[in-house]
Amino acid sequence: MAIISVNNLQKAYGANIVLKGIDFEAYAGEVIGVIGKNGAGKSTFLETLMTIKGYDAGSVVLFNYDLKNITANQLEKVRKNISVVLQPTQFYKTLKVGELLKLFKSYYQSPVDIENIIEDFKLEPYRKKYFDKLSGGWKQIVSLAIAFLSEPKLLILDEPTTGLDPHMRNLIWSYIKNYNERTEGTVILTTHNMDEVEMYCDKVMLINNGVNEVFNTTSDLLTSGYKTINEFYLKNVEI
Ligand SMILES: Nc1ncnc2c1ncn2[C@@H]1O[C@H](COP(=O)(O)OP(=O)(O)OP(=O)(O)O)[C@@H](O)[C@H]1O
Repeated sequence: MAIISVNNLQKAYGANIVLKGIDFEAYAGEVIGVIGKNGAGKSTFLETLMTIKGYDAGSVVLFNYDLKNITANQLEKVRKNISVVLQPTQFYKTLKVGELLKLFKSYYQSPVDIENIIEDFKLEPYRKKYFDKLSGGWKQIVSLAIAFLSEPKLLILDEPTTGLDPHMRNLIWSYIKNYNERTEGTVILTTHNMDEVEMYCDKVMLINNGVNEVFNTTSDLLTSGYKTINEFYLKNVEI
């Protein structure tokens, strides 16, 4: 059974029609990369799944609840299953990294041991530093560490590895894959890095001209004549 089912999703900002009919499904345990050029509508789509952005037409069903007819209680239930990392991570100005992790552990009532998270994400040197003073990459890492604290059924990540050096990218992907295999959690993310899609994603959705022009498994795309996902992208998306 699909945990997400989206049909003919449409969304405009004023006269700018961004999503013109997206069809999408996600099942437990899948890692899905959402790709497309700058301004294609990837973040808009993800924010709809995060239940933080409204839409104009179509249907979005999350964990069997249709967002159009959902009660406040049901929405709270749905949100409990979702953890998100947004692109701008300029929150939490006055808290230190260790304090932030404790705060979210208690907020999520998480069984995860903070010391393990600190070790896994190499955060020991930053435990006593203010979040606000960290570099962009380390802010990203701390935001991801927080997202994993809730052990969500669905993790939605907007460009999780942008701005990270190769070791940190590798570390984040190891953690995502480990979480995915260990808990059968579903991961949906946007990225402009096609190598990552090829290496780590089970499926790819290409948003182009407001629709999901392609929604297929990575392996099908690679056996259909494209040598790499990068080649697939370059051949299917105009500048
Ligand atoms: N809150 C908003 N109000 C008005 N227009 C918006 C808003 N958010 C996004 N847009 C517009 O919607 C379009 C899609 O933006 P979106 O951020 O979803 O694209 P994206 O594919 O995530 O882009 P990128 O790869 O550059 O991050 C763009 O034209 C953008 O300017």
